[in-house]
Amino acid sequence: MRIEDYALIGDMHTAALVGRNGSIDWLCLPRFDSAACFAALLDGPRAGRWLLAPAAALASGPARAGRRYREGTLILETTWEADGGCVRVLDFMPPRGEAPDVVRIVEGVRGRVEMRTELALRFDYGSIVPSTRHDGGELAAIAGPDSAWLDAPVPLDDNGGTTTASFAVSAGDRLPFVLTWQQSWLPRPARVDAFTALDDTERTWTGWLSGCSYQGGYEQVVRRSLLTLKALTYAPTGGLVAAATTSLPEQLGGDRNWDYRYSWLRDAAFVLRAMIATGYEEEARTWRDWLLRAVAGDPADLQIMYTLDGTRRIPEWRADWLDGYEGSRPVRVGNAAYAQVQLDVYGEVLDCLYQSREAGLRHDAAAWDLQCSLMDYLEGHWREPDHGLWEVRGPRRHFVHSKVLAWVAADRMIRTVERHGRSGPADRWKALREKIHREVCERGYDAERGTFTQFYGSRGLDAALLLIPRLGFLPPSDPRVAGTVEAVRRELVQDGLVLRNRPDLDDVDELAGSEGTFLACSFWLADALALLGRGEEARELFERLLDLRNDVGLLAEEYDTTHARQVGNFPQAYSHVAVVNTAAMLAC
Ligand SMILES: OC[C@H]1O[C@H](O[C@H]2O[C@H](CO)[C@@H](O)[C@H](O)[C@H]2O)[C@H](O)[C@@H](O)[C@@H]1O
Repeated sequence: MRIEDYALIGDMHTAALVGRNGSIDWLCLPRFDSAACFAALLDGPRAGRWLLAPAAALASGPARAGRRYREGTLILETTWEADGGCVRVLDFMPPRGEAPDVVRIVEGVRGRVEMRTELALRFDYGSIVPSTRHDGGELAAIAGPDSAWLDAPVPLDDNGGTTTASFAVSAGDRLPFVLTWQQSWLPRPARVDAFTALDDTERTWTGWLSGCSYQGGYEQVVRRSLLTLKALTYAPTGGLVAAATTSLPEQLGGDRNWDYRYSWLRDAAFVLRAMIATGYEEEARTWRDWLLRAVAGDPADLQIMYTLDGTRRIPEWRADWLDGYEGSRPVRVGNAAYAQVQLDVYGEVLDCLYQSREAGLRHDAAAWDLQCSLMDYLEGHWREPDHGLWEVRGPRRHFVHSKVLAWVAADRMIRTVERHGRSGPADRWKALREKIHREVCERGYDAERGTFTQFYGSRGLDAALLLIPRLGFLPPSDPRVAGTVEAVRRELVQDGLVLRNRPDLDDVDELAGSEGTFLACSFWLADALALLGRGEEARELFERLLDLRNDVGLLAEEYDTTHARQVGNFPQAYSHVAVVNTAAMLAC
């Protein structure tokens, strides 16, 4: 299955990917970053999955079905035209109660359709086949810390560790299947009524979406991306995963495969700015509180990413028993980037907190104290090299984007003093802001080529430089901005979409292979064009990017223009936040 053949369902604790063929191929329980009990996505059916589809569709190989989300929700409706009739399957995860549940309701629409289900629970990323017991329409599975139950309206069989059932659905039938997980030392959770859960789930998502204030011509697009971003948020803490998956490759068959089921301060800051812009203050408040808890302590210990509960250590290891998505090995769990130095995150965080004040969000004294201590730290360290926002696995450099974000940090602190009456050394920060600006313009700008560069003295470019006008470092009218946009278009655009950099130049990255075009950067090009007054070109690019979304409006991190396929982790918050921000910009 292609990455874009998947749809997302979730309960704001975790998420599952449902394929067009009716197979749930990815699910981590009980949390986004827990071990997967369905990992077929990264190997094949033997790594665990739950298939539910017309039997004829299975016999004739991967079949295509019509599908959509129920309006304003994360309830997936897949409609199959099959021999003898038509059947619809509703897939969703109800709001988390006692335990996580996956509900699949099979509805007969017309005629009579033979159906087949196959459930292979494989705990710990496909490595553990549990013991199972069947009792009529119920399966109980257990191994180590995990136990699960399938409550089915039809008799179940066991076929060598896979639970199966064949049954017929007639017009008007509604057959509910409920999979429930629990820690193995606890009793079975109370049974969930699938139809009540359907109503609750619908009410939860539509109620949340009714708070959306976006108006401007792309309502449906913005609403779907906001729902996706909300689905990537871990409700108990307010932390947000960068994506629902690990190790979907940046290059098909390559080794640039990373685990994104953690909270990056940068990504979350982008998301929160989009949430504020679309009326979601509560999300901003919750994330601000998550941030205050996660980074509390010495600002020197600030990390670029944390787990959803703020845990700092995220050791990286390889699940070598998995073949990887279309052979893209290794499958990584954890992310060694947590130990990197990326100085831009200070600017991201301070900008985000400034924007939330501008939006009228109340901050207590602790928030301002945190801002001041982050600024103090940055004041003493902005001149140091870092790994940059693309998290290069190579030597530290003086990345221009990181320095620009140091300027942003000082700028937003000054504005907070001036506009929000907080007390702080504004004159000192003004001198610092000026010093950073001067240095970036002297050392990060190549006057001969008329462009800012990736790092001081580099030959390469960086798509993140497209953010310069939006961040206010230079006005759009400055010729250096137009020069940089043109240089990016000349050197980083591939088939109309933007690469984040050229890792082969200047040996910026020690990894082998290449990657697809980076979707967030392509949206940033649209933003830059809009700011330069080239609205038509901006809109054209934006609409081309929207056409890359799959049939249910989802985007991965990257797009491989050679194979015309989405690549990288999926769905990716960075890409969806860019959809919202560019739509907002084009509405102005
Ligand atoms: O490809 C290099 C790096 O890729 C990942 O980082 C990217 O994803 C992050 C989360 O969305 C984003 O904040 C960052 O800007 C991106 O470059 C990966 O997590 C890194 O380990 C890897 O080095």
